[in-house]
Amino acid sequence: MSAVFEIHNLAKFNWEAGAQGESRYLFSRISAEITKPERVALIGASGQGKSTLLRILALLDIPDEGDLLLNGASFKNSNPREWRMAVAYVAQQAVMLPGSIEDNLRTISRLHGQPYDAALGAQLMEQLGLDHLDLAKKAEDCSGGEKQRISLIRTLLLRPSILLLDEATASLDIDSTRKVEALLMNRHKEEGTTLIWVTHDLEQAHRISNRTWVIDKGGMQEYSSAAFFDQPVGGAVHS
Ligand SMILES: Nc1ncnc2c1ncn2[C@@H]1O[C@H](COP(=O)(O)OP(=O)(O)OP(=O)(O)O)[C@@H](O)[C@H]1O
Repeated sequence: MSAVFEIHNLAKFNWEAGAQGESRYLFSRISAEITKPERVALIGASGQGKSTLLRILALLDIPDEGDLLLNGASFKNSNPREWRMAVAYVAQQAVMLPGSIEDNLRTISRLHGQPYDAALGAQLMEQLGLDHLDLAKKAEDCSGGEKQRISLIRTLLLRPSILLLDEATASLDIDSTRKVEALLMNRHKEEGTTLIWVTHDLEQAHRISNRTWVIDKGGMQEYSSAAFFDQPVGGAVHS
């Protein structure tokens, strides 16, 4: 399941460039390489471009400079739909599609022309404490926290090799947060899923990651999480 993923000198222009001395770039010269299953915490102060970077990695936005390679193939020569099956993004604000919870769980498989794995769906619902929900319930009527977990499960059903998580537990209580963390750690261990996880919760970043990417002042630094959290550096930890 694991993929080799390369980020080469990625840059995004700042659409506010010029105003009040804003820099030309939101970020630039972002490089990193993932050659085996990893758990990456992506941290940094608000507005540094963490969500924008994740969206670019999933080809939901395009970089202005640089390249992305998945198993040696540039995004420029790749089919975005196939790319997003391997490099899947889970948005911070879960959007439910019209219909029932089950319709939502089946949607992504249907879009990607893949069979729906009902057994895995049921297992993930149970692991995230959602097995009490009636699958026929209208998805729109679910709570914010339920929607966030349903949207995560919807994406996990694709079995992506790289999972991009944008504050995946932001609307969850502690118990549900721990369930999501345990499930994702398990997917990493059992399926070799790489996690790239944006979080503002540094204790969570410490718990879930082996590498830490800090995005700050338009650039990105990489640390081993063990070293980073023993001796925090950079502005991000103070945000
Ligand atoms: N080309 C661009 N694409 C996206 N955002 C841009 C761009 N240029 C400037 N911006 C600004 O940069 C910020 C990027 O927001 P983004 O959500 O990516 O940051 P973030 O680090 O994830 O923030 P938060 O932690 O608050 O969610 C926004 O304020 C946006 O208006």
